Amino acid sequence: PTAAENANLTDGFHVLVQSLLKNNLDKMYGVIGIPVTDVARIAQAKGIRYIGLRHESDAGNAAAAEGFITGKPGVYLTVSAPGFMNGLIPLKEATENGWPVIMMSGSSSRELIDMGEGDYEGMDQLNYAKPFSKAAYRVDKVEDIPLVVARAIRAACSGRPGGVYIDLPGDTLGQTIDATVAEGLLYQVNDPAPAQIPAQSVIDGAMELLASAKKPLVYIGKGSAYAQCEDEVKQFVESIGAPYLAMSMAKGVLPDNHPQNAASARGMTMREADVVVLLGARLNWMLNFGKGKHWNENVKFIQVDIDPTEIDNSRSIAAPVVGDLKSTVAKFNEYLATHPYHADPAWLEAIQADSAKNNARFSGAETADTVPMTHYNALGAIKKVTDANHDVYIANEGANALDDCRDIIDMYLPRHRLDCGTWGVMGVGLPYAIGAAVTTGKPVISIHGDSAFGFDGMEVETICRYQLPVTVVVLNNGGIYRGDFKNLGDDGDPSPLTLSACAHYEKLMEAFGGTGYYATTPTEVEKYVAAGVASGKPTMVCCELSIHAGKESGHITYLNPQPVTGPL
Ligand SMILES: Nc1ncnc2c1ncn2[C@@H]1O[C@H](COP(=O)(O)OP(=O)(O)O)[C@@H](O)[C@H]1O
Ligand SMILES: Cc1ncc(Cc2csc(CCOP(=O)(O)OP(=O)(O)O)c2C)c(N)n1
Ligand SMILES: [Mg+2]
Repeated sequence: PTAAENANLTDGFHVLVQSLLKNNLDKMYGVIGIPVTDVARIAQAKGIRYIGLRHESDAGNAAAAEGFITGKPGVYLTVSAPGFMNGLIPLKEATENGWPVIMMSGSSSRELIDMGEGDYEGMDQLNYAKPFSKAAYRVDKVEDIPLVVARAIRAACSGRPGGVYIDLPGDTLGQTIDATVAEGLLYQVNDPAPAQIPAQSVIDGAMELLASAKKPLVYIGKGSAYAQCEDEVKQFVESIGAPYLAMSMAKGVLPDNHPQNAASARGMTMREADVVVLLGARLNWMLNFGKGKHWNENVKFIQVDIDPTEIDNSRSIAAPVVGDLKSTVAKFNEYLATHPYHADPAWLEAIQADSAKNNARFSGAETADTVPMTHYNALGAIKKVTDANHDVYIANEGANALDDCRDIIDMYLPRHRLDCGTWGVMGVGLPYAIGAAVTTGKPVISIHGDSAFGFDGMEVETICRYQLPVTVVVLNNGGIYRGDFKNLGDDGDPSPLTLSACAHYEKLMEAFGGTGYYATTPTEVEKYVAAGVASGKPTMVCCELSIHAGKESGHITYLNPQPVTGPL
C-alpha cells in the first residue's frame, strides 16, 4: 500500500487496545514477551496502566483482585504456552471464586498447531483453556477484535462472574485494517450484568418462610460483597433483628463489631438456627454442605443466588430465590416494609451471651505480651492498627496465619479483605495486595504465613518497582503450619519442611529499596505496621513467632485423612 493508504491503516494491536479503552478497562497486568510485547507497549502509550509482575500466576491474581473489588473484569496478558499455562491457574481460581477476569495470551497460527509442526511456544491453548475458564474465545480476524472483547466482558461479568480467556494469534495482532472502518467497529458493552429480579411470588414465599422462623440466621457470603449490596443487606438484617454470620470475604459488608454479628458464637448459632437465609454463600465444604451435626437437623434454607444450578447443589432448599442479590434483597426489604417480621429478641440475646463468654476465653491470648510471639498476640497487635484505619485493605494467606487473622482482624468496610478463597490457595496474598493497591491507591496490609509468602515472594520487587502502599507482614513460625512440624516417619530430626523462625524476610524488601523491620514483640509489631501504613510506601515487617505456634492445617485439620498403618 502507498504511504497515503498506510496513513489510514491500523492493526490488531491498536484495535485490541482501543476496544479495551472503549469499555473503560484501563489497567493491564502481565508478563510480556513474544508475541504480545507490543500489546503492552501500545496499551501503555494509549493510556492503559500496565503493571509488569514477576510471574503470570501473580498477574492473573492481581487482575482478579481488581475484578472482585470493582465488579469490572481485571485484565492480564501472557505469552504463549509456558506463560499461558502459568496464567491458567489464576483463571481457574477466579472462576472458583466467582470473580470477573479476562486473560489474553499470545498464540500460534492454527495451521501450525493443527499440523503439529512445532511452532515456537506452540500449544493448542484455546482447547486447554476451556476446562479452566467460564468461557474461552479465539480471534482470527482483526475485525472481530471489538466483538471478542465485548463477549469476554459479558461472559466474565454476567451471571456468576468468572474467568474468560481470549486467544490472540500473533497473525491476528499483525493484521491491518482501515482505521475508519476499525473505529466504526468499536463499541461499549451495554449493561454486561443486568438486574435479574425474582418473581414476586418467589419473594413472598421466601419471606413467608422467614416469618415462620423462631431462630433465623442470615449467612452473608462473598457474593454479597461482590454484588455491592451492603446497604440492602444492612437494612434487611437490622429490620428482622436476626443474628448474622459473614464468610471471610464478606467481612465488612456489615462492620464486624455489629451487635448482630454471631461470629463468636458461630457453632451454637448454626446448630440452633431453624431458618437460614443464604445471601451469596455456597453450601460447599466451607459450610459443611448444609448438612450434618453443624446444622439444626430441621433447618430450612432460603438461598439467594444468581446461578440457578447452585440451588440443590448439596441438599434440598426450601425457598430457592434465583436472582441478583442487590435486586433480591431490595425486594425482601420492600416486602418487609408492609409485612414486618422481627426475630424473638431472646434468640439474639442468647447468642450475645455466648459470644461474650467465648470472647473472654480468647481475648487473653491476643493481648498477651509473651515472647516468642504466637499468631494470636502478633495479630492482636496488628488489630490495633487496623481498628484505627478502617479503610486499609487486607490480603491474607497461610493456614494458622489465615484462620487466626480472619477471626482476630475486624473489617469495617466491604471488599476490603482478600484471602485464599473457595479453594484455599497459597500464593495469592502478594498479588491480591498489588491488585488492591493499584486499583484503589489505598494502603494495604498483606498478612502471610511464612510458607505462603514463599510462593511468590519475588513480587516484593514489583511492589517496590511501582512504589505501592503495601505493608507486607510475615508471621514466621518457621514452617508450613509451624516450625517443629515433623514429617511422617522422621526420627526426630528437624523436618526438611522446617524453614527458620528467625529468618530475616525483611531483608528481601530492603534489597529492593523498601523499608524492612524485624519484630519480636507485639509492641514492635504494632509500631512497625503502623509506620508502614502511615508511610504509604513498600514496607515489610518480619514477625518472629514460636516454632510451636499453630496447628497442622490450621482450623481444617479435620479434613486430613488419617494414616491408619505404619508409624505416625
Ligand atoms: N450479583 C450476584 N447476585 C447473586 N448471587 C451472586 C452474585 N454474584 C455472585 N453470586 C453468587 O454468590 C455465591 C458466592 O458464594 P461463595 O463464593 O461460596 O461465597 P463464600 O465463599 O463467601 O461463602 C456464588 O454462588 C455466586 O454464584
Ligand atoms: C498452592 C497451594 N499449595 C499448597 C497448599 C497447602 C497449604 C495450605 S496452608 C499452607 C502453608 C501453611 O504454612 P504458613 O507458614 O503459610 O502458615 P502457618 O500455618 O501460619 O504456619 C500450605 C502449603 C495450598 N493450600 N495451596
Ligand atoms: Mg508458618
